[in-house]
Amino acid sequence: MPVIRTLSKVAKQALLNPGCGCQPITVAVRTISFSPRQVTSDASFHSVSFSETDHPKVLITGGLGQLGVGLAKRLRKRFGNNNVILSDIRKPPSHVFHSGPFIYSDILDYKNLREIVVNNRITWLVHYSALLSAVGEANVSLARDVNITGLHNILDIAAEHGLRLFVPSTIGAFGPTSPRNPTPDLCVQRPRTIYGVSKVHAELMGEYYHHRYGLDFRCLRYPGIISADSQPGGGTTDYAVAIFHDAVKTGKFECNLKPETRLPMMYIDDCLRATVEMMEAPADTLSMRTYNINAMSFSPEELAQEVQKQLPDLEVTYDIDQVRQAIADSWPMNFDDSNARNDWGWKHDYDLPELVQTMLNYIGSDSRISQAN
Ligand SMILES: NC(=O)C1=CN([C@@H]2O[C@H](COP(=O)(O)OP(=O)(O)OC[C@H]3O[C@@H](n4cnc5c(N)ncnc54)[C@H](O)[C@@H]3O)[C@@H](O)[C@H]2O)C=CC1
Ligand SMILES: CC(=O)[C@H](N)C(=O)O
Repeated sequence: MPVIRTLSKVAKQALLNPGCGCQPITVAVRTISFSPRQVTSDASFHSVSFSETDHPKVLITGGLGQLGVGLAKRLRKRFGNNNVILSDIRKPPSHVFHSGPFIYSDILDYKNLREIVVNNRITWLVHYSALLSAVGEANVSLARDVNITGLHNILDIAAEHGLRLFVPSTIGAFGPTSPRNPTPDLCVQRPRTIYGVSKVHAELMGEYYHHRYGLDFRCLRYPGIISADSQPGGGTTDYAVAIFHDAVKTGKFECNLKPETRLPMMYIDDCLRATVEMMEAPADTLSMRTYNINAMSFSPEELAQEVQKQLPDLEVTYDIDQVRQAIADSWPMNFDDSNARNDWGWKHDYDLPELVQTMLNYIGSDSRISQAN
């Protein structure tokens, strides 16, 4: 019973030490390879540590959404094509299927997840599967399954196999009682969406597994992400992508948020670079395991004005979606990301003018190419 005795001693210490300086506890727990699903007998046998390999072997869940394909491209450039596996429950488009390894993975299927991790000797797991804020409100029970039960599977697999785990959180992890302008890393978090509740749960569970089992959990709270070559999956910030496509294609845009609704936003390149930087940051630079990151903050009115500098004929009208508006009104207006900047050197490249120029160049050239074909 020495393992159990050590474990209970460690647990007692962790509970008595409410501060975050839990490094010695982390080391002690990792040594005994205690697994949250009680797979204790051979846990150290199949645990693969990052230092065993030159490059991490990465699995991305929910990889066919707005962010996964871009992240895979970036990681493949860095670590080699075959070292990054995209997975999802949807059928990949042909260009994605032929650009590198793709595998079916439903995060609700624990055995299937474990098989993928073991067979491919995965060392890093980027967990992107989720239902976003607006679709989550439309299907609460599915959002609860995917965002909460799915996360439990991911945490247990990551802890059992010694993986480095990245789970994104969001500005949506805050609520109406949080300070909104700006919102710091540590403050009241009482979100009013199932999406936000599930993300606070993910932050807390990940940090708990870090302190309790030594899991190398890393989490960034993303703002609304804006991308030209991938579509958003049903969130409150989606208008800030749609405006560019509609402006180029029809010259008209109907916005579903009020003109003055201010939210933190970020161009996808900054978001994906932040993710890789956070994953590669030495553990001793991380004073926390969950950080806000930010780039810019604007309202639909301000975004429309910036687009109109390039496309003066753009007509913008407003038809408010009450569900999205209520969500946006409870979210941060500005995000304080000073801890990320101080601890591991986070710095964004794109402000509003560069964002607008880049999006219009990309979508404009894309639509010229499709017209020519
Ligand atoms: N896009 C954004 O503006 C932001 C995204 N995030 C977070 O980043 C992550 C990625 O976001 P997006 O790519 O925008 O999401 P998305 O909604 O575009 O894609 C999510 C993917 O998860 C997959 N999925 C759903 N159920 C699944 C299941 N049972 N098993 C496996 N996969 C499943 C879907 O098929 C989809 O491809 C999410 O966790 C999201 O919460 C956070 C803040 C902002
Ligand atoms: C900010 C997010 O998390 C996402 N884009 C959403 O609007 O739900």
